[in-house]
Amino acid sequence: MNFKTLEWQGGIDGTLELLDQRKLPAVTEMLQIKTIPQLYEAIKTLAVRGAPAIGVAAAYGLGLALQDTDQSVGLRAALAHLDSAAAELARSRPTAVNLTWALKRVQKCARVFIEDNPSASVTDFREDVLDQAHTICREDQKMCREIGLNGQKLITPGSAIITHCNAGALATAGQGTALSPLYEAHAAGTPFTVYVDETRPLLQGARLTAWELNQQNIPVTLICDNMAASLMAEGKITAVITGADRIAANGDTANKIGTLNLALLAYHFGIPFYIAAPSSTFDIDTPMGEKIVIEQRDPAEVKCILDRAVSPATICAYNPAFDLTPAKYITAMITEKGIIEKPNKSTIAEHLAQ
Ligand SMILES: CSC[C@@H](O)[C@@H](O)C(=O)COP(=O)(O)O
Repeated sequence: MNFKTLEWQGGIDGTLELLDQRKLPAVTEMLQIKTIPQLYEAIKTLAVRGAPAIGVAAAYGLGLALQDTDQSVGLRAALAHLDSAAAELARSRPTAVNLTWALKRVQKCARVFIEDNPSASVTDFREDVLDQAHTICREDQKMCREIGLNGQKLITPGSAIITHCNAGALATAGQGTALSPLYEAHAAGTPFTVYVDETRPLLQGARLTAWELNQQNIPVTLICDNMAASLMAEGKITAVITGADRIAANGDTANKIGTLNLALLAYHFGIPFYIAAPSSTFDIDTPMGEKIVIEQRDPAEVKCILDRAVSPATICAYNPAFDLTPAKYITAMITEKGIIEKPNKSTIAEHLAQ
């Protein structure tokens, strides 16, 4: 990739750098994040977004949380500080499970460190927390690559793919989930076409996926969200691939609002519909999709396009950020471990246990 979505700069007193996705594609600018309130705001306002990316950013956030800890407070007080930062970050966005998954993982490792090293210094503790964040970041990069290698076989010469929102490098620490098979197919010289939904209200498809693929010299055709049915009816689409924010134990999947439209259309036209996601996006503690909390965002986002009002100021608008696609409409899931055909409770449990 010729850009960085997020990167830790320096050692334990370092800074989290985030590519400010609110400004793309017009401006490419890195945000310097030093505090938990800054990171909370960056996640909430989608400066950093996409399920795996917000998980990695939150893990680094716990490294930041300890920077203003008085080094003489002791390990238990430092842990309490870390826990309160984790609770604050977890409140930033509710749907993507990777956020709480990453926070809980760092919190668990922090407890193990203190148990194993009761007389360690706070500086040692901070080193360990930062190491955990680096590990989560590296693992995400690896999982993205493996998703690409596993999914690449689904992109045959002449494939025409629709993708929704942005599940690429901008949404992860690596080369993305839904876009990763496309990167691998492109590198292998397989000819294919990509259509990207604009993804209202915040235009992640138009602003981010189109920008990202263009940066990597992959030709992309932008469509409005209401054009997919007509393209499919004309026989122009061979598959749909999207990412996921949370996958319930039975395979029901929460992803960007509009994903369900594509899944139902694909089902109607007999086109395969794939979800690409790392195992960190599976939430086996949530039995089915209807238990997933769907983030409701400010209605003003629907009433404006790029800060310009497109409706009367006084009308109501409805703005759920995600929808739920029932597992029965999902042909297969692509993970770093392989492919789950006909995802359901048992095929998913078996796959994740590998
Ligand atoms: C690899 S990213 C998967 C999902 O997080 C992605 O498809 C998505 O819905 C992102 O929504 P966003 O609101 O932009 O964070």
